[in-house]
Amino acid sequence: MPILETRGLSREFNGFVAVNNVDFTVSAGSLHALIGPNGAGKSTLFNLLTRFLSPSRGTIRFKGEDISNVPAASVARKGLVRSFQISSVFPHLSVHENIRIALQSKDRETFSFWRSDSALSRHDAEIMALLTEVGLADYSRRLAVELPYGRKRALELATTLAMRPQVILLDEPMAGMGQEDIDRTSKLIRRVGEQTTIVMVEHNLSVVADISDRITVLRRGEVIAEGSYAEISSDREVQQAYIGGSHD
Ligand SMILES: Nc1ncnc2c1ncn2[C@@H]1O[C@H](COP(=O)(O)OP(=O)(O)OP(=O)(O)O)[C@@H](O)[C@H]1O
Repeated sequence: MPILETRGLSREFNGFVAVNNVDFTVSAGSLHALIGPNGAGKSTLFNLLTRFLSPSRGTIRFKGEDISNVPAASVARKGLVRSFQISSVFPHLSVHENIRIALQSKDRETFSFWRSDSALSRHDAEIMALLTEVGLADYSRRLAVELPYGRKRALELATTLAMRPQVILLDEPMAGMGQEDIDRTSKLIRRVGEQTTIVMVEHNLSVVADISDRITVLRRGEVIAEGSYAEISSDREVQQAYIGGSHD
């Protein structure tokens, strides 16, 4: 069964159809990329999936449940979580403290408990495991604001992983990164993807080619192709969409 599925999903803005009748299916355990030229509707589709936006028409199912009308916070609690772009990091707290707060907020510990001694150490092992997973074990005591850009994105991913999501939506994880950070982040996403389903919007096509299991191509709000990188890159319509930009 697909873990995430849309049927006939559409979103209009004052009569302009940004996402048009999209059937999008994500298999559990896959790393699924969503690509397309500027203005294709990728961000709008992402916002619909996480319920930041409401659909004009169509349905979204997560683990078989219709979430088309479920509030965004409940969608996240059900295990469909968005990372990157929406920053979940407190800049003037340490890396360690950021993860602790993410774990505590997931467990909905009360504020008075947050400050107790047992709360401060309760999550230590899990915090270290998460930091090790994203390559931040050596940065644990550093303030988030002091981290280099790529490491900050890794911290954002760790705060997302702290919620133990079943599906992570990554919005342009490589945006603004130099090649070194891109290589490290690609490896990190692939590693995280071994345990969690990932849906990723990404403009860097060599990253997409490198780490995706399946790719869906959008143009002007519609799905024009889907398949492996080899399949979609040899598709004429996809080639035209990229050569002609969004206005061909
Ligand atoms: N809130 C809004 N109000 C009006 N139009 C919108 C709104 N959000 C998006 N659009 C329009 O919908 C279309 C799709 O935008 P969207 O941001 O989803 O595309 P995208 O594929 O994510 O583009 P990019 O790659 O440039 O980020 C665009 O033409 C955009 O102008």
